[in-house]
Amino acid sequence: MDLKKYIRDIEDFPKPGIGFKDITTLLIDPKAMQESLNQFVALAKGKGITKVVSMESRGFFFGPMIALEINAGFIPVRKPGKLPAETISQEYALEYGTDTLEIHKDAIQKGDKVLIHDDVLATGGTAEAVVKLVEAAGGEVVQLDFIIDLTFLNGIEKIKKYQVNSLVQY
Ligand SMILES: O=P(O)(O)OC[C@H]1O[C@H](OP(=O)(O)OP(=O)(O)O)[C@H](O)[C@@H]1O
Ligand SMILES: Nc1ncnc2[nH]cnc12
Repeated sequence: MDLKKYIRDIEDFPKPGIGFKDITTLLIDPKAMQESLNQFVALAKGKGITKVVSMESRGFFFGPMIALEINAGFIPVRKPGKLPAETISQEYALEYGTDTLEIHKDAIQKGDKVLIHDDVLATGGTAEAVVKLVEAAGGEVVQLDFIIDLTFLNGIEKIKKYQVNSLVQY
């Protein structure tokens, strides 16, 4: 199945000049969603992964499904002020300015083997911030799995120490 056929291009969203990759058209099709999940599970199985970590918001679509399928726990990384217990914070660069992501301090146990999942790898700033959060919390990053890699933005450069997989590349 060609998953690219299920990803919609929206020009000039959220601002002029950005070609937005819309995965809601993949999520709405159960066969495309199942195929994506199957591919993620094949990439993750047998690696001793104990936790799947995903970032708000679009990482939450597949993150928990992958976790359940490989019998791992799921940990949400959220935008500031949303997690109720003690957190670790990491600032990261956006195209303009900075933003912050947070993880619960006690979510990862020492020795946890972690899969990081998100929908899109663009500049890599978000993924790099989540790697730092996982490592600060004591986890070992095994791999990062994305639906889409926007390779022309070279986000992989920021996480090149790690195994990075994507289902679809542009
Ligand atoms: O590689 P980067 O340049 O860091 O960009 C990738 C991030 O951008 C999008 O999230 P966004 O911040 O738009 O939030 P959302 O998931 O809540 O829509 C996407 O879901 C990734 O998390
Ligand atoms: N072009 C893009 N499409 C969808 N999500 C994104 N996140 C960052 N850049 C994006």
